[in-house]
Amino acid sequence: MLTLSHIRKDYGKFTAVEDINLELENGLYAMLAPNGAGKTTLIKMITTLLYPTSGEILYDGMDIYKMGETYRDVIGYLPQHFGYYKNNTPTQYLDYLAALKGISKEAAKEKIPELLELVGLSDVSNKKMKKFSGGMIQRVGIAQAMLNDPKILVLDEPTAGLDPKERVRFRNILSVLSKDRIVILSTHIVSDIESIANHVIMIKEKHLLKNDTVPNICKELEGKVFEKSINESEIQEFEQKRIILSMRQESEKMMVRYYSEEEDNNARPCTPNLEDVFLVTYREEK
Ligand SMILES: Nc1ncnc2c1ncn2[C@@H]1O[C@H](COP(=O)(O)OP(=O)(O)OP(=O)(O)O)[C@@H](O)[C@H]1O
Repeated sequence: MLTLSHIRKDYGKFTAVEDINLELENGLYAMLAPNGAGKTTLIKMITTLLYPTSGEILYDGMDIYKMGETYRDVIGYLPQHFGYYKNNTPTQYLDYLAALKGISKEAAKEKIPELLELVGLSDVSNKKMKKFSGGMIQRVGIAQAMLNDPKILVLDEPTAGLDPKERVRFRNILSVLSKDRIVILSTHIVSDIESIANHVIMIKEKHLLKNDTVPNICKELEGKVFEKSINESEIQEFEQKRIILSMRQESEKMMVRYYSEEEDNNARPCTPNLEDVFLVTYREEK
């Protein structure tokens, strides 16, 4: 189990996150918040790249900063931007990283084809990466983070720049990997995690706002999300008392999905989804 206890991080006089308390067990945890909320800061602390200003992070009861190599053996990390040599093939690149991570040649020889199979890159294992799509590169990134078969896999905004098909593929891989390890993923893209996250962690105003399952988080908006058809000219006035979540043109009118504390007999109640929660939660933020 990974435990974050009263974590705070200051950058000089600026506090990025404060009093974060979390207990993580096997499964997929999605850290969902707009850019700048502190996701990368938290991830860097979990991967020991940054020290908290105060508070502690424990893995199975041990302070991760005191565990040294032992902790690095249980963690796999895919940073937001990771470096690779374009002229390398995935096999060469993984071989090189395996050596850096102190994995024996024999073990790497066995492990690398397995990982490339897992991420669906077996058929291009000896092709240079310079011709790879963004999704293929990210899959090489997952493979490198999995080289040491980590008990904690951390991915910072791994789906940025992927096309819809690549996103689905990525989601499926993560779903499999989170069965027997802690997977922590940061994102500001709701659709990437709605169907696969066991838990959603939301940060707002430097604090932990929510850490719950998708259904529980969505329940909070029950009875407050509606759909209604209105004239385009009415939108401005409509918006003053409600939060518009989405709109689409339907014949001459606009079908508006919105959040409101008050019921409206002429509107159709909707089942709230995670996107609704995200938009309502971060409505003041750009
Ligand atoms: N080294 C630093 N020095 C000063 N301020 C920083 C530093 N790193 C991050 N910050 C600030 O801390 C806050 C949180 O940043 P962080 O990168 O953790 O957010 P994020 O949610 O990961 O956003 P993004 O997805 O854009 O990286 C931001 O306001 C950012 O400007």
